[in-house]
Amino acid sequence: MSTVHLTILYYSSTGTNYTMAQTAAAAASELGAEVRVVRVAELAPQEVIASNLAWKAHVEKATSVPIATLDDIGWADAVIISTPTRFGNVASQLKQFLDTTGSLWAQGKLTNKVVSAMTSASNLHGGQEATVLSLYTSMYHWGAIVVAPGYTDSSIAAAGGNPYGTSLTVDIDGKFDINGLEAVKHQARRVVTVAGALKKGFNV
Ligand SMILES: Cc1cc2nc3c(=O)[nH]c(=O)nc-3n(C[C@H](O)[C@H](O)[C@H](O)COP(=O)(O)O)c2cc1C
Repeated sequence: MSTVHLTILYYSSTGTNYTMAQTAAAAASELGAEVRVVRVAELAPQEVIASNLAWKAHVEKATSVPIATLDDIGWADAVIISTPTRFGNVASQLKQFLDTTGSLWAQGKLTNKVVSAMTSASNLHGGQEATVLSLYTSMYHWGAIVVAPGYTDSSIAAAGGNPYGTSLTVDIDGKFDINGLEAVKHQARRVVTVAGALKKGFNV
């Protein structure tokens, strides 16, 4: 079976989704996938970032992560997307990048990509499920194949039980239960396994 190309596309202000992306990457690599971890460009004004110490610190830490390009999406057999919840929805930075994929869409290059989404939020009922489902609306337009975790592993219930995609709840200091990362790993492995089977089936 040819190697699965997996792109992990994320946005993170204060590091939670960065950690989720890196955790997913490690789990996927262990299964033999070739993985790119890329962040979408920051769009917030410098003065807004500077006014939040945690945000500023994370921006400085993440400078070594490449900025996502359309090639990262075109190259991928599978894409895992991770975004913080913003007012019950996808972060605008991430959405802005998705809105640049129209040329790939027009060429049919998004068809049959395996996709899966993750999020984090401050509140258990603060829009975690809505954010993931909102992302999937765009994925259906891509012609992608959404691979949600469902309840295919006990780690999902332990992480809060979001069957649409792993979501972690962060406290005011940005901390979360690290056991939730087991659900991230499971989701990544499931994506690689399904993408591998489809790649073999499509003979590409
Ligand atoms: C503008 C803004 C809107 C937010 N909206 C929500 C929300 O609707 N529900 C919620 O529970 N948390 C909300 N949060 C908290 C973020 O989801 C939380 O800080 C984020 O998940 C942390 O992820 P990160 O560390 O990767 O940036 C919001 C934060 C900001 C700055």
